Amino acid sequence: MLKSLGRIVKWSGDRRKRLYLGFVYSFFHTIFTALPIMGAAHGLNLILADHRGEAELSSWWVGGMAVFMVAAVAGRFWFAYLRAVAQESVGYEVTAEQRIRIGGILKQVPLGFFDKKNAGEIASAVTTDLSFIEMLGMKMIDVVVNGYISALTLVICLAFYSLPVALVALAGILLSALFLKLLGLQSRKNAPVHQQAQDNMVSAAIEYIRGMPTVKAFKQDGVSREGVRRAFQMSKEINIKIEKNYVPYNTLHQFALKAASVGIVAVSALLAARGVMDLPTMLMMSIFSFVIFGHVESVNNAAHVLEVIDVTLDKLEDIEQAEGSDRNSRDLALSAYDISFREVSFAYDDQRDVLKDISFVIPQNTTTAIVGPSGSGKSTICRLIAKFYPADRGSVSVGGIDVSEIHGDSLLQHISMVFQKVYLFQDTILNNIRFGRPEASFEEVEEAAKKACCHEFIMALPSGYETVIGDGGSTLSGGEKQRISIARAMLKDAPIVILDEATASVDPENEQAIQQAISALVHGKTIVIIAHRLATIRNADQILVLDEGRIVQRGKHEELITQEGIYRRFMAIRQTAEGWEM
Ligand SMILES: Nc1ncnc2c1ncn2[C@@H]1O[C@H](COP(=O)(O)OP(=O)(O)OP(=O)(O)O)[C@@H](O)[C@H]1O
Repeated sequence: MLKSLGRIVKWSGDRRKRLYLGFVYSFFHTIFTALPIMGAAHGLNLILADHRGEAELSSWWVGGMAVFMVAAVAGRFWFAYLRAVAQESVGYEVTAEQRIRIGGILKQVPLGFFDKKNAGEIASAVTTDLSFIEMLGMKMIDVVVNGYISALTLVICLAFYSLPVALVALAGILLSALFLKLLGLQSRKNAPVHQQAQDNMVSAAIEYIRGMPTVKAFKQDGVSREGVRRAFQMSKEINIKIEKNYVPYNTLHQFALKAASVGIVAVSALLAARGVMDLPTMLMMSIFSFVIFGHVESVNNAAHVLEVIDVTLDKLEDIEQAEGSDRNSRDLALSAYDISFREVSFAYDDQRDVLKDISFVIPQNTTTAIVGPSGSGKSTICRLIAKFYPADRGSVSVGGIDVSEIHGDSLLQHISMVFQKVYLFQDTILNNIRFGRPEASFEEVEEAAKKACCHEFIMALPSGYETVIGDGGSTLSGGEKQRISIARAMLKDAPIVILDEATASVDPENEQAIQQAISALVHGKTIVIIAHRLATIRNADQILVLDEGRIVQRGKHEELITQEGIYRRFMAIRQTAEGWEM
């Protein structure tokens, strides 16, 4: 528990001074809680003495006592207020910064990071997990640290009146702390399981929502709902099991404190019966027995929460320590745009190389078509050019500079990418195209849209360029989305264009429009194109034929078509598909 508290304090960074200040306020808050009780006991003592005729109480004394009581109560609230101001907002402030920091880190990490972690894990880290620390981190500091400061301060106050009573109180606190330790050990085992169940639930929910169109198309909602239902059921069962595990330790913790309360009253009564303690002090001790453990009683919940916070902090640290792909890179302005792969090998995981010892050069302002069977590594080559993943061996360079030396943002300024699977943001069409160059004027956006053959269909939409596209761009057809993404790339006007030529989901009319848009986009650029269309392949300056991660043929169409091999077979299939004659 102490370790977890230490981590929360460390997590607070520069704001930890406010936490320490809060501890001081908490100490004074307790003193001011104890003062009215001690004042009342003192007053009662004097009143009794007055009754016995041993002393005489003046009205000045009564007035002074009243002022003292009011001041003590006011002081208590004042220090409670100061503590809350110092400590409580720290969690919100730190999490706000951390969310932004993690956003920046996620932008820097190679895409492989997202392959290794599932979406639910990352989503819950930046949403529910951080919210958990945001809401409960400071509460735990208050409950545990301030709780113990309060209890120990009151024990010291008791010690001024009676050492045996103070020792009983201390024994209660120590015994309850021992049971809390056992509860903490139990929580340490349970917290990762609880966290995993939470991640699984988020992943299952994301998967369910993402897969909804496919589920509906195949009428399989029963099957997909089953996954979510199982994750929810599992989470419920784990939570119930965890709660049951805690019951014995919770009970023992509460028992130790209640027994100590009874012990304080009993020892005080015994001392009073023997004449060692006066009656007002005994009454004061009885009142203390109610308030002394008030704060530490709720620490049992904290033991579990702190273990979950510990696991959550591990997860966040894991993300924060993810190695960015731009570690040794600089902002570099490229002056040439040729691309070269030198003996490049790459694997997504440790299992198998997806690219094997690949070398090629794409001269500036030429078009290179990459062809090959599905899974041969075409998209992977494009991802390595854009530095989405680092090469495992060999080097990838652009303009003669190894991409590992170029900062990702710098490199991508020079590259436009048009993917087969287009992602459009849930925003206006204008902003979706402007994503290519945020500072572009409306006229420039319109011009790019015209060149990309999307102006007409955009104007036919109810709000034109201001039309908000649904989640993931779902209100547009596949071809329209593709053309918007081409307009985006066109607006960016980068010297290198990486293009995944989509044909499958597009009707002939749309395809013609897309081809027209692509021709406008690629004019005078260095083009890498994952090619499917015969016309594109035939017109390419260079064709790379890929098979199982190796370049098996390379050259121009006229040379390759005369050679026996994959290319010829591939072309024959494409010709049949497009209805061409040899
Ligand atoms: N993120 C990933 N994690 C693990 N393996 C991957 C990942 N992406 C691709 N692969 C694997 O790498 C190999 C090459 O994939 P790649 O997408 O480069 O092929 P491709 O030639 O572009 O295929 P297609 O024409 O079907 O798009 C495939 O076996 C694929 O399963």
